[in-house]
Amino acid sequence: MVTAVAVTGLRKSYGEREAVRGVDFTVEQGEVFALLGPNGAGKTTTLEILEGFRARDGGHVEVLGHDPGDPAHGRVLREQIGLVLQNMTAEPYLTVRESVLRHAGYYARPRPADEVIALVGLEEQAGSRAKDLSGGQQRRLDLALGVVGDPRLLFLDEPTTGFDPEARRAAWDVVRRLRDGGTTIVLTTHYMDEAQALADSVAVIAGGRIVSTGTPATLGGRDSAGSRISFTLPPGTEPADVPLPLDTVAPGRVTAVVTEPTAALHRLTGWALERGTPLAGLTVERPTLEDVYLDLTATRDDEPEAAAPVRPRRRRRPERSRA
Ligand SMILES: Nc1ncnc2c1ncn2[C@@H]1O[C@H](COP(=O)(O)OP(=O)(O)OP(=O)(O)O)[C@@H](O)[C@H]1O
Repeated sequence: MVTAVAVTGLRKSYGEREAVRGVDFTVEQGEVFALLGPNGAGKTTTLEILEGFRARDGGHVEVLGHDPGDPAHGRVLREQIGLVLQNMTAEPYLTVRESVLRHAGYYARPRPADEVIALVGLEEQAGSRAKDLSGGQQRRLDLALGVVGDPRLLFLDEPTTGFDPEARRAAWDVVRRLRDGGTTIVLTTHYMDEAQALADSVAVIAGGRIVSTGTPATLGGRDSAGSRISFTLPPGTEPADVPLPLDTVAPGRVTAVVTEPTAALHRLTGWALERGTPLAGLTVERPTLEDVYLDLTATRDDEPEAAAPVRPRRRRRPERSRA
């Protein structure tokens, strides 16, 4: 595998505040990598350093073989990366096609404008001014501007915040098509279903430190975590009658966490059938990515950052010079 992004010991402070405190991760070429974390965890700061818009205080960063902190590499790198930042806005009085064409002019080898407009599903709005688009359509235009340069590496900062469910699925399809076409994608998101649906690998950042890395299926030991069997206690039955060690007993409903769900269910359903009592509301669940994420990012006493107020901030599209 070829590494697209390598980060080791990355540090960044704003005055006294340590926003990023020794972060390590790698992104392999061709994968979708999701950086997850609560508000103020250090995601945007990390992304901005990778994009070359913010200087780091320490550590080593390599993006497509270049140091984004070295101005000599900046121009080469900007030709090869695409950005979809939070709160981007296209020129309000330009049409979709005009915006895409103008942006294409910043790159040496852009994709054809109509292909990009079709990719993001804005064919019908190609002649509409940006100011007349809906919020979701404007975000699709942001995505079009991010990919028109045919980037090898695409940064997506919360790409579907504010989308309706249908628009989110459409955006996910676009991301998958880009990945299938060979683009490496680094995204941040607060939606765990988005990370589950899109990411090949994930890193969770909390209080400026990476607290876990893995795939959506394995993060935080998710694949080896116990299964939760829950059901309503049959009438006339006591918790002690149930042939499983119960973890919680709520009024009427009981739960057992087991490592061998097949054997446990066999014992439980055999017991119920023998007694002729159905197990109402029987469910078997594995921890979701969201369960694992919430465990990993639960406020820790040693992280004053986690309790600090987060200053609202808008990320603007950086100025670009023509190639
Ligand atoms: N320009 C800045 N000046 C001072 N403090 C900053 C600046 N940018 C970020 N911070 C602080 O650094 C910490 C990390 O912020 P960052 O924006 O990187 O987090 P984030 O994970 O992207 O959060 P969110 O999910 O809310 O976008 C926060 O405490 C934030 O208040």
